Amino acid sequence: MGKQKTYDTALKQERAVLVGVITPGEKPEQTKEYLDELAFLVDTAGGVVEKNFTQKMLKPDRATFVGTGKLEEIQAYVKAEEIDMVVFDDELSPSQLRNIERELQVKILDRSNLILDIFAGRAQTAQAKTQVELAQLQYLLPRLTRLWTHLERQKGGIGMRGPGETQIESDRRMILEKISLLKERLKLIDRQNETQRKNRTQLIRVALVGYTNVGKSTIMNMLAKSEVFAENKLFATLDTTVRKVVIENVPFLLSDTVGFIRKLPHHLVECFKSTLDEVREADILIHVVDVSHPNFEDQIHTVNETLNDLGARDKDTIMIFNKIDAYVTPKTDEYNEEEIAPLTLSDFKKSWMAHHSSPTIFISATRKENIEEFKQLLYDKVKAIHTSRYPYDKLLY
Ligand SMILES: Nc1nc2c(ncn2[C@@H]2O[C@H](COP(=O)(O)OP(=O)(O)OP(=O)(O)O)[C@@H](O)[C@H]2O)c(=O)[nH]1
Ligand SMILES: [Mg+2]
Repeated sequence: MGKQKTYDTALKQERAVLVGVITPGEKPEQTKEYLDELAFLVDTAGGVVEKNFTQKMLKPDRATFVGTGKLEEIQAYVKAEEIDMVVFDDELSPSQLRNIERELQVKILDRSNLILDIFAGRAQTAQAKTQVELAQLQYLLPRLTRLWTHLERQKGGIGMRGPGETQIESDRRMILEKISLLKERLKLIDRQNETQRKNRTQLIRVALVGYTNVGKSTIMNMLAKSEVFAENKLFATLDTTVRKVVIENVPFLLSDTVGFIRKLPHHLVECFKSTLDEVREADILIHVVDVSHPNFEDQIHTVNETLNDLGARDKDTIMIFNKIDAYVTPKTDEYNEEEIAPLTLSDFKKSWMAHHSSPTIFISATRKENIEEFKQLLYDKVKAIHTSRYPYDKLLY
């Protein structure tokens, strides 16, 4: 991915290997992108990836995700290279996790708890902290039986009743109690936020949406002249920020929110629904795309799916293709026999415009390219909505 690396050098970096399954019809460059993204997640969490393991399969194995042969190969490598953790590119079921842990005898993470871990480290507000903790406990609950394997190891498989079982039962009860407590707390926070939103003036609401790391916060900072945290890591933003922005004489509210990602853990989406209220209640969406990312078309798809889940797919949307300064024309498809002409940015632009009706602008937020056109477009949209909603309100113009 060629991303710069910023590690916390005070800590010893944990060394990881990645495991992915290649399903039929998946192109090699897609597989590479998926694992690159997983590596970027590991990097964001503070680890370093030593090796990728992949296996071609119809679908992940129900018991062990990959085949037993592949698992042995991984085990040999983990042992020889003293690897700290093995990260799987999908959510593992409780039984998969148990089986794999027994085989590999090393820390196992899956895509979901890796993302949850990053979120936990990022959460700032009470709302985000509560949401992440809730998602983590819900993830943990069906996997509590993992404790058995530790007990099994310690006790050599004998004496499984008694303290072990009680321990799990009381742990489960504690977690369930905590879950309902967190849900109550979230409800309260939601109610407070709702009142806050209702008390806001009748300004038009615009929300920045998009895949993680595409430049949403950078654009927010540019438009609102604010200082929202932006960096080259995944999920720099977790909490929604709302700012009042004025373009020419038209004020509106702009919100910056959590980025989306492929295979976002189900619990997490549920728990973050209220954070995404700003998106659901927005009048206009600005869908930001990182056009310099090799997989940006997949990312657009993921974002649209997530918007669909939120019931926000049919909103007035402006498409912003950001990072045009970093766009590199892809090489002729090296994995394919057929020759495909390299796609320049202007080729892509033409074909996109021919097939899509949403207003679209290609910009560079960091180099300030085409920003005036973008602002003009936004201004026109906001003004149009404002005039139709408040026909007699001359105050603002
Ligand atoms: N080359 C280039 N980099 C950019 C541009 N816009 C933003 N970036 C960089 O992209 C990285 C991510 O930017 P953010 O604004 O944090 O992205 P985000 O969409 O808010 O990311 P999350 O909050 O993590 O979902 C940062 O390192 C930015 O400096 C651009 O136009 N060109
Ligand atoms: Mg951000």
